[in-house]
Order: sequence, then C-alpha cells, then structure tokens
Amino acid sequence: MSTTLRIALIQMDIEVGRVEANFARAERKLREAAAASPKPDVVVLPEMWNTGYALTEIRTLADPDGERTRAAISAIAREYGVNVIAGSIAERRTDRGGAVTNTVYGFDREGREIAEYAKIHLFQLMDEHLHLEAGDKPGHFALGDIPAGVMICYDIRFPELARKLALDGAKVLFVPAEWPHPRLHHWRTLLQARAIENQMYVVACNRSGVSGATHFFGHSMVIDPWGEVIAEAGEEEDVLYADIDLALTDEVRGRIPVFADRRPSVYE
Ligand SMILES: O=C(O)CCC(=O)C(=O)O
Repeated sequence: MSTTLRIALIQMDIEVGRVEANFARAERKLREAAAASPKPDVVVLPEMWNTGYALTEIRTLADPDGERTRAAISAIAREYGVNVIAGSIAERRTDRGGAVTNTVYGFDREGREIAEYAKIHLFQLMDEHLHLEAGDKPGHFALGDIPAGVMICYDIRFPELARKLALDGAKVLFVPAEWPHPRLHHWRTLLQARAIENQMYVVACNRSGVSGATHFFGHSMVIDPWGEVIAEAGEEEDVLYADIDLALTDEVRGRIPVFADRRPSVYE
C-alpha cells in the first residue's frame, strides 16, 4: 500500500458575511484543485470560509447543522474521487440549542463523512468566545488507513492538544486557519514546533486577503516530521501542492524515540 499522499491547500480570500460568494468561490476552487494533474489525494480549505469573522451576525449566517456544507462538499469529494478536509465553517447546532461552533468536516473519496471537529480553543482577541461555543472533543480521525488529526488556528498554541492527537496515533495534522498579520513568526514557529515535537506532518491552510483592518497573510505550509517546510505559499490566493510520505513519520519516530522516552508520571 502506498504511503504517499499529494495534498492541495486552497489558500483563498473570504468575504465577511457574504455566504453565497464564499460558497461559489470555495466550490470553484475545490473543483479546480481536484481536477489538477497530477491529481491530489486530499484537498484542504481554510477556517470559517462560509462566513468569515461576521461574528455579530453569526447566528443568522451560520449553516444549520452544516447541512449545506455537507451536501455540497461531499458531492464534490465523490465526483472527483478526492478526500476533502473542508476547512471549517460556522455551524448553527440544533444539538446545542442554536449555538454556533467553528466546525471542520472531512470527507473521503466516496463522499462519506470521516471527520467532524469543533474548535476547542476560542480566540478572545477576535471575540470568538462572545459569539461561538467551544468544542469538547479532540479531532482524531482516519484518512483511509492513515491516522490523522485536525486542529483549528488558535488551537496550535496548545501543544497538549497536538500531543493528545499524536498519542492517539496521528501521523498528519491538518490545520485550517484565519491567522493574521503581524504574527507570521508565531504561525511558522508554532506549526514547526508541533511537527518537530510530535514527529508528524503538519498541513496548515491559511486564508489570504483583507477584512476591515485585519490582513491575512496566507503562507499556508506543509511541514515534514523533521520540521522542514517542504512547501509554502506567498500572501496571495493560491493553491499549494505538496507530496508527503507517511513512512517518514515512522522513520523519524524510530530514530529519536520521543514517545517511548516520555515520563508522563513526572509531569502529568
Ligand atoms: O493565535 C493567533 O495569533 C491567531 C489565532 C486566530 O486568528 C484564530 O484562532 O482565529
């Protein structure tokens, strides 16, 4: 069985509050990326791509139980035979009395849902905590036979969450984001740290564009289990392609046996 995956990261602009425009853009870019040659195995979207940070209107704009997103993205996944990590969307949840979560779904090549994760750490600097509800389950999932994890944006500041996913077996971590200027060095350093300390691939898809006074710098990137950046976008809209080989995760974990050398009884 092949251990390689070709990944496509859709670094796109998002229009705050303009759900129709955002769906049209995301679906068009997904189709373009999925139809590329060589064909990607996994396509990734950024954070909150349906609404952007339209937080004061988020209850009205959010996708009720993610139904529209699920139908649209799983149909594209099935049509093109590609796995999709569908970034995150604002989801209005019946099971939470209409509260909104920042939710990622994943779909396999048959369009079946393989992942659902609601952002656990809400970003107070952008008022997320005033308008959204936090998730409470780590985003572990299976991409075929590959154990994987997903976290969203601010979550990467919490190494314990990435560690939990790695301890549960994740070999690749997907990170949809809306990470703005001026914290590019935090973005890069935190992503590399999560890759190095957990000896896993990190696939981080950021948005680009400007919204009000906030400038999103893109720089989506793919980092290998040694911490090397193997692909990185610039600031503008782009589709970034990278080939990853999951066998490298096992090789790195074998050479520096961090997981065997942990002493949780001392510090947990
Ligand atoms: O942690 C940061 O600096 C940015 C986080 C963020 O923008 C978010 O979680 O939406």
